[in-house]
Amino acid sequence: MNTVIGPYRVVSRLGQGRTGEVFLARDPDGRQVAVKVVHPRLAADPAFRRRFQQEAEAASRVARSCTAPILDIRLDDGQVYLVTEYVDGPDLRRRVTDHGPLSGSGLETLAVSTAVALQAVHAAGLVHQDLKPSGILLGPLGPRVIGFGVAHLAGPAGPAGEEASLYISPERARGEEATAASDVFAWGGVVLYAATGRQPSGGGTGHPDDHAGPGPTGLHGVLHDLVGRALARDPGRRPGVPEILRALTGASDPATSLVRPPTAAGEQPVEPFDVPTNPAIPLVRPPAPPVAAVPPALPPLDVPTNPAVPLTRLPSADLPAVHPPDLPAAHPDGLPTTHPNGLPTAHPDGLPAAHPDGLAAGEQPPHRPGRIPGGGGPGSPGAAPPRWGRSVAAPVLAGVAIALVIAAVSFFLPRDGATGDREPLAQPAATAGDGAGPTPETTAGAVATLSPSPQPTPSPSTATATATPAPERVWPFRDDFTGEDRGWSVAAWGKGKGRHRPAGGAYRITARSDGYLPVAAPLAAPVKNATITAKVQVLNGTGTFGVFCRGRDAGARRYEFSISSGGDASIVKSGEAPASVKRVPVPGFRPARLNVLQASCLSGKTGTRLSLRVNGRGVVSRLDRERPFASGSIGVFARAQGGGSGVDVGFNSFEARS
Ligand SMILES: Nc1ncnc2c1ncn2[C@@H]1O[C@H](COP(=O)(O)OP(=O)(O)OP(=O)(O)O)[C@@H](O)[C@H]1O
Repeated sequence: MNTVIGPYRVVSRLGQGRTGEVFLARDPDGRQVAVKVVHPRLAADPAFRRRFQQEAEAASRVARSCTAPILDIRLDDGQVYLVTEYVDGPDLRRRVTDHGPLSGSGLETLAVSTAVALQAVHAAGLVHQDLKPSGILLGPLGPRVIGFGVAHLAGPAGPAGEEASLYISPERARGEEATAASDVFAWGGVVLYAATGRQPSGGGTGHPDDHAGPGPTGLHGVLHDLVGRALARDPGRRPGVPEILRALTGASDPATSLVRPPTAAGEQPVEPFDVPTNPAIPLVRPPAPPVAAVPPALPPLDVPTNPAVPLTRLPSADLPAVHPPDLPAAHPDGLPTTHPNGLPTAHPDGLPAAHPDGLAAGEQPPHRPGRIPGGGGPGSPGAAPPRWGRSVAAPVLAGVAIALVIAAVSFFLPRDGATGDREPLAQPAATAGDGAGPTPETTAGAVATLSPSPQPTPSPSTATATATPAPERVWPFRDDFTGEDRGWSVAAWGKGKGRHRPAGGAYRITARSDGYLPVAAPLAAPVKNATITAKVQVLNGTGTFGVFCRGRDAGARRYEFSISSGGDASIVKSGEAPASVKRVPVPGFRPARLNVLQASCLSGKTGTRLSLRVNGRGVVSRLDRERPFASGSIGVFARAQGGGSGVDVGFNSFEARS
C-alpha cells in the first residue's frame, strides 16, 4: 500500500468502525501507529467535527495503560483523522472467532483488565458507551480498551454498529442516558462472549442471561455471579465497577461486596448532564506536590454500632493538616487554585487540587497531544505534533486575594438585589427580633475572624424566648462540631425519621429505614454561591449522604451532592420534577474512612455550575440551565437506603465559603 494520510504512511488496513476505517501506518519517525480516517460524509459536517474533537479530548484523559492513547487528531473539513498508539494483537472478537473462547486465568485477566479500563474511563468523568469485543485489543502487554467517546456519534450503522447494539443495556435501548451502570452491562456481555463465544442478544430485545433467570451458563464461581448481576435489566441491581474489581481480585468477600444499593428514593435519572468533570474550572497543577491527594488510610473506627453511644472522633493526627478556614488554601508553591472568575477554590484540608484530568496531584497525566513534548512513553510513537490543547491560566496571588476580599465583602452587602447572592431569610432558625441577618457592621470584623466563629451574644429577650442559638453571621462559615450544637436544624419532614446531633466531635445523622434528614447549617442568611467542604464517614448501615446548597423547605428543593455507601457520587436537583441523577463511581472511595467532600454551587451566565470533588479529585459536575434554584440553606444530609436498616453517618467538619 502506498498511501499517505497527512504525515503518516499507510502500511495496511486494520479494520472498519462506524465512523471510519482504521489503518496501520508509520509516523515520520518510522513508528507504528493506528490512523482512523473518518468517513467523508461525517468529516464534512462541522457539528460532527466539533463533537469529535471534544470527545477525543475527553478520551485523552483516560489512563494510558488501559487504552490505546491518542497521539494526534486532524480536523480539516476535507479530512478528519485520529491517530492512536498501535496495539499489536487481535481484538477479542477475532481471537474468539479464530481460536475459541477464553478460559482460566486468561478469561479472568480479560475480565479484570476491562473492568480496570472502565474504572479509568469513569475516573476520567466519562462513560464508555460502546464496550464490545472488537473494541478490546489483546496486545502483548494485556488487553486494551479502545473506541470510547466517539463511536456513538456515528449512530448504529454497519457491522460495528450491529455488534455494539448487542452490548447495549436495556435502559440505553429505551433511549435513556448512558451511565456507568450501562458500561457494567456491556462488561457482562463481553465477559460472557469471551467465555462462551455466545453473543448477548442486546438490551433492546431482552437478555437470556438476565440475573432474574438461572444466571449465565458457561461461567463459574465469582464470574458467574458477577456477570449475572452485570446483565441485570435493572441498573440498580448491577454491581459497580469497584465491586467487580474487589470481587475479582479477592480484595473483599464477594458475597458481601456485590450488593449495590438501589437508587435512592426520589432520584430518577432524567436530565442529561453536560460533562461529569468540570473543565470549566481549570485548576492549576502544582509542579511537585509533596502530599498525596487522597487522605491517608485511617485506622479502623472505634465507633460503636449503637447510635446511642457517643461517636469517637477520629484522631486528627491521621488527617492532613487543615488550612486556616478563612484563608485561600495555597499550593506548596504558594499558588492558590483559582476559578476562572478569580475566586479561590477551597482545598479540602490543604490537599493539592486534582488535575482537570481527574488525576491526583503528583500523578503523571495521560499523554495529551500538544502537552507532552516528545510524545509518549515506552512503545509510544510519540512526537506527534500538537493539535489541540487546553490553556490553563496561571493564577496571580494578589488577584486572588483581592477577589477573596471582594467576595467576602459582597456577602455582607445589604440585600438590595445588587449582588443577587442574598435574599431575606426564610429559614432555618432566624426569628424576627433576634437580630439575625448579616449587616456590614456586624460582619466587617467577622471576615477576618478565624472559625469556629463566635456565637453572637443573644439579647436577653432572645435568650429567654428560645433555646435555639442565634444563627451565624460569620462568613466563611465553619463548624468542627467540637462544641455545643450551634443550631443546625432539620427540615420539617425529616423530623421523626431519625436523629441528628453533635456527638463525640462530629455531627452525627442517624436516618431510619427510608428516612431522609437534611440538616441546615445555622446561617443567618440564605446562600447563593458557595463552596462547601465537609469531612464525612459512614458509621453504620447503607444509604446516601453528603452536603447540599440552595435548600428551601418549601418545595423540598435543594441541590444535593450525594455519595452512596456503595461508592457512587451524584448531583441531584431535588424537589422539582423531573429530578435528575447521574451516578459516577468515586475512585478509591472507602465509606468507613473519613472522606473529604468539596461541593460548589456557582452561578454563571449560562446557569448554575455544580461540581463535586471527593478526596481532592473531581468526580462529577453539572450545569443547571433549567431554572436554577435561587439562594437557600446549606447543610448536610443522610438518606437511608429503602428497605435497609438505616444509615448512620458522622460529619467531622463543615466549612462554607464563597
Ligand atoms: N490502536 C489500534 N491498534 C490496533 N488495531 C486497532 C487500533 N484501533 C483500532 N484497531 C482495529 O480497527 C478496528 C476498528 O476500530 P474502531 O476504533 O474503528 O472500532 P469501532 O469502535 O467499531 O469504531 P467506531 O468508534 O467508529 O464505531 C478494531 O476492531 C481493531 O481491530
